[in-house]
Amino acid sequence: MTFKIACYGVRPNEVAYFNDLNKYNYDLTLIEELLTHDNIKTAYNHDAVLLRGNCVADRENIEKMSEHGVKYVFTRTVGFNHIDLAAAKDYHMEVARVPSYSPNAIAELSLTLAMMLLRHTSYMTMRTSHKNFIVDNTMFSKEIRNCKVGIIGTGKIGLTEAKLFAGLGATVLGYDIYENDAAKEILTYTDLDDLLAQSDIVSIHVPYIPGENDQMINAEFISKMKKGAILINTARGELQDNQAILEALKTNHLEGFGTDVFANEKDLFFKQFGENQPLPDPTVEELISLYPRVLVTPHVGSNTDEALTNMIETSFENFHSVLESGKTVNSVL
Ligand SMILES: O=C(O)CC[C@@H](O)C(=O)O
Repeated sequence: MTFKIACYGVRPNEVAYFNDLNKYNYDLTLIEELLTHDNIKTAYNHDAVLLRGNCVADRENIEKMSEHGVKYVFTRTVGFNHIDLAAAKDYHMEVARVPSYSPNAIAELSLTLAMMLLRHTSYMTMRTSHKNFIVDNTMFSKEIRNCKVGIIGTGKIGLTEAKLFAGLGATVLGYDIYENDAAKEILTYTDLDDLLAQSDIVSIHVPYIPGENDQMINAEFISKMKKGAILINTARGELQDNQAILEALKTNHLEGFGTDVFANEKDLFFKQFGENQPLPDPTVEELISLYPRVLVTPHVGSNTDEALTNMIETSFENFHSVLESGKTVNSVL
């Protein structure tokens, strides 16, 4: 009997990847929507679900899935903060994830946002798209080789970004509670305060650990940053205090902010709001109004050819190994 997997958050550009990489011939139901309370019935009578970030796998959904035959709640993402692990354990569900995939996918997005803000690219192209070709003071820029870039979190993604920036000639600083030798070849480790004080660009690459680093990018953190610096977060929205970032932009302590993430982003991302329709979060609304000093992408760091391939292949291997041997090395329970 074929193993039935309901896959959620499958963008149209991902369908061919799912089908082409399906070497174990799973019976795949590809669902474009993320898993929510409203569409939970779509999971019923599958053996497994394969989730993405922002899917809702809380106790309510886990209980319902368990009652309707689902035994495996796997995610094709690194982060698994959308899965209630205690509930999964109570209902004897297996939980596994994809511990890493193409780090370049995220690192390149961070670099792109940073370079766009440094060179004021959105500001300039916004004006020229309105037939305004005047060159003003805002269009002046430092070269990246004259900048210091501070990478917070020097794991695979942070290290890849450090290499990209180093390749462009920037001086790269790093901070991590676990320093690693590969990073030492590319960047100079400092303590966090030094990194913040010296860096023209600060880029965040740490996992979100609830109860430990919630809103670590707060008013105090930002006050330690160099005046006129650029802040980039492509990790998790829960790491940032939006109000503090907004204040710092208004007072010009921060020059620019680029983010691929917001806390509670599922109320916002992947939806189209009307021009005059208020966003669910007024602080986010104000931040967005500061475009082009604020650049927001809708959590697309992993939406690249290489990353998608890695995420789907590893997920399929996770299922294969759990079916063959009862376990997978990528289990999170
Ligand atoms: O599901 C996504 O779109 C991205 C998830 C990504 O942040 C991850 O944790 O791997």
